Amino acid sequence: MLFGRTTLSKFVIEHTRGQHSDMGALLIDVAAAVKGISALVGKGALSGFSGSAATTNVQGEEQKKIDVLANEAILRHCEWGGQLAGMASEEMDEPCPIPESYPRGRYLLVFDPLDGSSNSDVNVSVGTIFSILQRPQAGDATLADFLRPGAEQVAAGYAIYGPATMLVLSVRTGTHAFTLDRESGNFILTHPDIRVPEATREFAINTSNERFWEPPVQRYVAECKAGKTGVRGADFNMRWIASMVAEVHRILMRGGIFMYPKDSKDPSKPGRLRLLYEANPMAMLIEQAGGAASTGRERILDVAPEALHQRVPVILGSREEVERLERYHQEFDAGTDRPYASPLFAERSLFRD
Ligand SMILES: O=P(O)(O)OC[C@H]1O[C@](O)(COP(=O)(O)O)[C@@H](O)[C@@H]1O
Ligand SMILES: [Mg+2]
Ligand SMILES: [Mg+2]
Repeated sequence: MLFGRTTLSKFVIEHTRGQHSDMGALLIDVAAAVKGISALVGKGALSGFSGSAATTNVQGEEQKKIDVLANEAILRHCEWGGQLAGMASEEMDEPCPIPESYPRGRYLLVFDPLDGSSNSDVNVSVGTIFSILQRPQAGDATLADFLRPGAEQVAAGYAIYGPATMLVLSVRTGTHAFTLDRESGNFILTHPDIRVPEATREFAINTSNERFWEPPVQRYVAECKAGKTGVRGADFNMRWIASMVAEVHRILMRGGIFMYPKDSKDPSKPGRLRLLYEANPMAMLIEQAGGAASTGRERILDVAPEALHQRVPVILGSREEVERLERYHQEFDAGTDRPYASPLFAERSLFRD
């Protein structure tokens, strides 16, 4: 029985009263766009939109047809309501102004329309990530308005298109998750006040990049893999879905740590993930749920952006593990770290008595 349960609309109107009352309507428009994307993604191969769009985005990445359609869905659902000063997205080189004929507001919407889109053709979970910033007054946003640290976000969220479609949201009053009831078309509050467990024995990282990582990350992962035989004295499990939304969702539901750290694969890129529309909103959701989010050397939400599509190292999830990784970075930078020794060659090992 769904009557009497809290819908997303009711929740956002109640939680944005006062200073941010006009943001509630914007979030309802974002949710409407998400429902459209969910329907499209849910059709799978039947949509006729699988495969490449034969174009690349500003970052030189191949765009999928579904990336372009998801981008359009968000622009068209959100541009007319009068709450926005501008929008920016992974799929657009420059910020997108609000069309002349529509009223302006003071909010800025920044988004990754389809995260993990390489998974869309193989029917694995993908998502949409968004962040809301504000300028002092209504008007047309400039690029500088978008380049604000994540600590200034007034709202952040993502939608995950998995077996169920869920929308996970923070308006700075905790992190809350809503599940789409496909019959009624409503997002229903199913996971209020999510808390990320402080400790975990599960990590997520793309280990094919291991040789490019910095020593603190190599040390951390080696210690996890050594399990009971190593300094951690406990076995760890590993996951990699190649969809940040799905990894963060698992961490919000049951704990864990997700890493896309700094690597030397392409020296022009300090990390894989984008600060404004991937790292910042996820960092806010994780912090609002009691977890931590760091570059390894500083809190993600304190990073001062210099460019719209700037990349950043990301380490987020259960607090104890994120803090351990920050400690390993500090020790490495200070030259006081203890290089990792493989248990295979330790004093008592497979190769020594
Ligand atoms: O190719 P890799 O190393 O597995 O990268 C996966 C990462 O790239 C991303 O897919 C990037 O997102 P986009 O699909 O929006 O470009 C993240 O979701 C994920 O964490
Ligand atoms: Mg992405
Ligand atoms: Mg994307």
